[in-house]
Amino acid sequence: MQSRGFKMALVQMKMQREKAKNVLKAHKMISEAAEAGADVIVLPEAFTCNYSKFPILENAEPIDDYETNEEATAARMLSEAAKEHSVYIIGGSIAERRDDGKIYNSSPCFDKEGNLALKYTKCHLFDVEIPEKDIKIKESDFYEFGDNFGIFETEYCKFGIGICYDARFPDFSQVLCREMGAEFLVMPAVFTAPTGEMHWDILRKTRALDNQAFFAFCSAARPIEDPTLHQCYGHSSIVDPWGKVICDSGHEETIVYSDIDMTIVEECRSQIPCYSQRRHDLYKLDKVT
Ligand SMILES: NC(=O)CCC(=O)C(=O)O
Repeated sequence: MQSRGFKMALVQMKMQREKAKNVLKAHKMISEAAEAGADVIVLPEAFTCNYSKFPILENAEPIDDYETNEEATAARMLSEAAKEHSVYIIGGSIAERRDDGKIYNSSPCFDKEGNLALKYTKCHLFDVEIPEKDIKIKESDFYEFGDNFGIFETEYCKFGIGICYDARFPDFSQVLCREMGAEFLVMPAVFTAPTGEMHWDILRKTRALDNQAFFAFCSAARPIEDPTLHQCYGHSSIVDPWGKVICDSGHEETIVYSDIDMTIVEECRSQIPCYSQRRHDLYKLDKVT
């Protein structure tokens, strides 16, 4: 019988320039969350290296052969921590160097035995310029585009994984939920502080509501003392399928916990039956792959 209740922990860590320090801190915070009873632990986007060009290029590492490749320090730490504490880990994201020498923004997810159960690679890269907010980021200058969808299957539910900017694309989340069966969307993120101020709250509620699913953003913390590094919005949080924010961390370094009852998804979908009342005869999702 599938268990539908679990505790989720969102690790809102503050990153620094040195990868080794970030990996060590992530390990410490994962252990703390596991000792507090978390079953599923989530890390932020780019947790190994902050989110700006030079730390990413310096700190990229392989993921796939994490068991044998000396360089795969972050993925190996996640695998060992998942096994040690018997927890699921949605490993934020790591700057991944593949055999072709190119760098990808990839989220490795580990099961309770420490196996790499999913690697999702960010497919919407944040190439955005808003002069009034002093924002100019071209993520595709340093990352390649991914092209897979990420479903992480557990005994609690199917998690649909996205990374940060992916949250702005409604069809992406709908494919994960309606076509692939996700009931809980999890998006490691490092929104810029100004765009977070404008859109974080609207987006987290909208993606939960339009899919009648749980939605979690797991962000890094701020302020970051090194002015050359990315200052993100914070506010790691979970929204339930009714659109209610059930936890929100603020912006400081912390771990935020929530006890999740997945039966709320069935309850919401049966009481407001958008799933069954959809007019498939008039429109459909245009999923290419
Ligand atoms: N890391 C990102 O994808 C940033 C996304 C962001 O800030 C946004 O407003 O969207």
